[in-house]
Amino acid sequence: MGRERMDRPEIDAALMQWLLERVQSGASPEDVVAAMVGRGWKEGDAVAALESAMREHLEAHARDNDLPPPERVPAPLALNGPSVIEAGDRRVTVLANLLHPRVVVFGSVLSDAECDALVAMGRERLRPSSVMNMDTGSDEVQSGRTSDGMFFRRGENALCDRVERRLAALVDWPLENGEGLQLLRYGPGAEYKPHYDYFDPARVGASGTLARGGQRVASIVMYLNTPAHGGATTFPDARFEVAAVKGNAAFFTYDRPHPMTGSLHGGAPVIEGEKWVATKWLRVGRYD
Ligand SMILES: O=C(O)CCC(=O)C(=O)O
Ligand SMILES: [Fe+2]
Repeated sequence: MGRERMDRPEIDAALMQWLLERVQSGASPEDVVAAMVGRGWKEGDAVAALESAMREHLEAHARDNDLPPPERVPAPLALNGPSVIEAGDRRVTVLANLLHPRVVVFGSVLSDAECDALVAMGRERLRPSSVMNMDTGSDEVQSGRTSDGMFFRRGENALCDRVERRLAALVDWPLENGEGLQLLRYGPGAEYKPHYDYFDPARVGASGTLARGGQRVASIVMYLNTPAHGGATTFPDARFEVAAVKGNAAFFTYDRPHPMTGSLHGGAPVIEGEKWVATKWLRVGRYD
């Protein structure tokens, strides 16, 4: 770094290169920060410098590899953070926290009564679930998705509004960037084969929905019942699955529409009983 103590550190090219070399040679962020602190940096400044170097590196990597640039995503939680989050009107617990893919499993997002009420309000409106055809933009029933579903409009009723406000507080993302809740029912054997929730920007059919709020950057799958057997939400790239437990939720983010996010996921077949979920998708911008 060639620099001794300083009050207002600046990141010059030499420092940037040193930081990237350290990280690329396998040093952990903690090691790099410790080395900087050993050279007279304040810890907070060292963390900020490292973050900035990493961001620049990721952007350059995206440019060089013809990848879409990363978007801002909801980021509610550092590793080894609080176990309980005050989410507006409810205390939600943190059950698991995975960095890649970025998945947080929340406990007790909804009360049992709220789960039951969402099911009761939506069940008469269920239709076979569809998948968007990204070439045409139209919704089609497909064999990879054998649930029934319906959409509530955002703020359609007091319960939707309450849940939406809670989720916005939980993951710290504007209420206005959320799509309306989607209710899904999987009967025995029904599943949703692994897929990505983002829209493929290269396909013309995605342009209509992308014009409305931009890309999806996060999903919150809330379990409204506990299936007797099966029905987990799977993340095949991580060989990880989230068990469907009433009131809990799987939250995952994807900072760009690319498989490198590891956000491939699916609803595994229900072996016994039914599975009900409510899914909330979050857009990068305001969704009207
Ligand atoms: O049912 C699940 O576990 C996953 C649902 C899902 O992936 C979706 O609604 O996009
Ligand atoms: Fe999905």
